[in-house]
Parts: sequence; structure tokens; C-alpha cells
Amino acid sequence: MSGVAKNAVLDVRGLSAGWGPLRVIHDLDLTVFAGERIGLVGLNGHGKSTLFQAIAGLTGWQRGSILLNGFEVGRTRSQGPGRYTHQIVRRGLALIPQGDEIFHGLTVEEHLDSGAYTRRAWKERATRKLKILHIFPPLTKLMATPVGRLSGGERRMVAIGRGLMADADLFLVDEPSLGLAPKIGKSVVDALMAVELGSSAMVIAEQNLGLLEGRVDRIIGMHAGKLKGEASASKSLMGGHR
Ligand SMILES: Nc1ncnc2c1ncn2[C@@H]1O[C@H](COP(=O)(O)OP(=O)(O)OP(=O)(O)O)[C@@H](O)[C@H]1O
Repeated sequence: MSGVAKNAVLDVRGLSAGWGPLRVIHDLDLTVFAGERIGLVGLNGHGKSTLFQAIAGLTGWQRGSILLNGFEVGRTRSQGPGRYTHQIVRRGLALIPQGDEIFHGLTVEEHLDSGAYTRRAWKERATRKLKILHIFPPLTKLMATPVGRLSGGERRMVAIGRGLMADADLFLVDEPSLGLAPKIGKSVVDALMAVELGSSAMVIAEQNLGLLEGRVDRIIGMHAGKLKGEASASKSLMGGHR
């Protein structure tokens, strides 16, 4: 293999990971470059979430190399989740997990603020919130509303918006449309397409290829814990229609 490209935000080599006796990820390689928006498409249970959790250091066990901004964050580990996750987050990772990890009693604005957890993001939180509201306009009038009163689609916007508040270089978004009515799910994915990445990168896991087709820079299939190469549905090949 050639060396790591200079602008690789993420470079995964020989990653295997799983839960207890279950091996979910099999010797996987993946490189994500700055500015890229990637679709990770695969059916339920084929390891998309486990791959994201491995990058965040949250699987039951894992081995192999994971370079985040050139720093090794992989480490062989097998003693319970979460041991290094805060360090990985400080290196530039934002994981937006499946479902809505929200606190019903907190307002929309409190959720967004809670996503600005680095010193720089906190300082810039007013500007960052404006950007989130630009991406998710329905949240504008709901800033003071406790999220327990919101609809499923609005809650998903809050959960994703909170993740996007981070000063991160790599955003991993796990099944943003899951459980939402098709129209709402599409509008949430549309919003993710509108995020200006600059030198950061985004990987969106989805079961529904149609939501990403022609709209991301690359689509990578995932099957039985392995990546299946790239589908011919990248933005450039499809003419970048919206
Ligand atoms: N926390 C966990 N503990 C034990 N097994 C798990 C855990 N999370 C996932 N698994 C198992 O790992 C396998 C891969 O699941 P994973 O959630 O990574 O797939 P996925 O492609 O993201 O699908 P989904 O859309 O359901 O999240 C499944 O067999 C699942 O049961």
C-alpha cells in the first residue's frame, strides 16, 4: 500500500472489531479525504454502526490502525467501551449516533450548545447555531422549546444539529433517516447535503441508497463487515443533480 495521503482525515487499516465473541468488522481499510462527503450503504446488521463505533473507540473489542488527522486512535482494546473516546473526540471526531440521543427536558438551544464542547466551538457557538438554523430552518422558532415536545423529525434535526455544532474534522452520521416518514427523512438528508464541509469530511451511513445516490462524492457499500468497493453513483458520475 502507498503511504497515507496528506489530506486524509481518516485512514483505517486492517480494522477488525466486534462485540464479545461476535466479529462484525473484518480486516477493513478505508480512507476519507478532507472535503469529502461519503455514503456508507448496507443493509441492517452488516456493520455500519459498528464501524462508526470502532472509529470512536466504543466497540467491545477492536484491533487495527485508525489514523484520525494522522494520529493513531485505533489501539487494540478489549476492556469495555468508552475508554479512549474523549481523546478521539478531542482529535476531531463527531459521532452522530443512530436514533435521537436527546434529553427531553432540555431546550433545542441547550442541546445545540451542548454540542459545542471544545473551547473553540464554545466561543463560536452563536455563529455555529446560526449555521445550524440555516440548515434546519424549522428549529428557529423552537429554540426555547423542550425537545420532549417536538416531533420525531424535529428531534432528529436537534440530534444532528448538536453533532454539527462540534469543531470536528470528521462527522459520522448514522442512519439520519431511520424511523422517519420518507418525506421527513429525505429533508433531513437534504440538510446534510447542504452542510459546508470546508476541510472536514462526512460519512453518512444509510440503508436507503436512493437517498444518497448522485448526491455524495462516493458511495461505499458495506456487506458482512467488509467494504464492497464503490458504487457507480458518485456525484460526478451522476452529474450532481439534486
Ligand atoms: N452493542 C452491541 N452489543 C452486541 N452486539 C452488537 C452491538 N451492536 C451491534 N451488535 C451486533 O453487530 C452486528 C452488526 O450490527 P450493526 O449495528 O453494526 O449493523 P448496521 O449495519 O449498522 O445495522 P443497523 O442499521 O441495524 O445499525 C449485528 O449482528 C448486531 O447484532
